[in-house]
Amino acid sequence: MTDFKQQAAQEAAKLIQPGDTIGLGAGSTMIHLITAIKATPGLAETLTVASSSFSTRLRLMAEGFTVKESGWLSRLDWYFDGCDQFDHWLNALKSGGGVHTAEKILAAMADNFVLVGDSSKQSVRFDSTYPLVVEVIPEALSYVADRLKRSFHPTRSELRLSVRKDGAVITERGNFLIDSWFSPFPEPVDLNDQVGAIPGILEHSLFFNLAHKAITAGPDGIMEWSRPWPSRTES
Ligand SMILES: O=C(CO)[C@H](O)[C@H](O)COP(=O)(O)O
Repeated sequence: MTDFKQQAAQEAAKLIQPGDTIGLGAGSTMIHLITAIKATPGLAETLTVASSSFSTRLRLMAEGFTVKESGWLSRLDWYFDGCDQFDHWLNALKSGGGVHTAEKILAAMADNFVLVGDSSKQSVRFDSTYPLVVEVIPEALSYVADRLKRSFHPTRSELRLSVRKDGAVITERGNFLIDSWFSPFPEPVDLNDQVGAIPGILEHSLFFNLAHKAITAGPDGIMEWSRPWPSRTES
């Protein structure tokens, strides 16, 4: 079976030049990107690499990369990441992995933030499939849960629970995650402004106006997306 995420990752790897400083996000597409970088002769050893994801860092180290802490970097040439869904304007909904706070920092640091994935990620508008995720400091848990319900009327809103351990998922910074689904999905600009202003929310998982480009692969070939419409590069 064709692995479209792998194809998109191979296309994304072509953007990287020797000596670049890059960041990699979370998810299976990023693992394909690591493989594609390794497969490019003479590239991997010249790169400075940071990652927002524990799992991606582990894989990078297993593949022989030296991984730099992002706190010691102020800019990246490229930040590559997957997403759950991206819209017509390249706004992205993320955080299957619950690590959007670290991901957003790297995305903001990057001269070029590129979303990479299979073609199922693209949608003209966000729909009700994926939740908005907020990272909440513990003291604000009930307040934030209540504010989200009162202000945005989600169809469902719940504390993310651990699958393999009793209790809630606790982030790297000791915080909770609340997942909220909407139908219809609110205007991204409003959600970005209003959720971002609620005290106690460290960061939310809508990447508004941050991505510069998206690369997808699917039955129709490889597509490069920029605001507001796609341009076809090859099939
Ligand atoms: O947002 C994410 C992590 O927070 C991932 O990028 C997203 O879940 C996509 O993963 P995959 O590459 O496996 O499709």
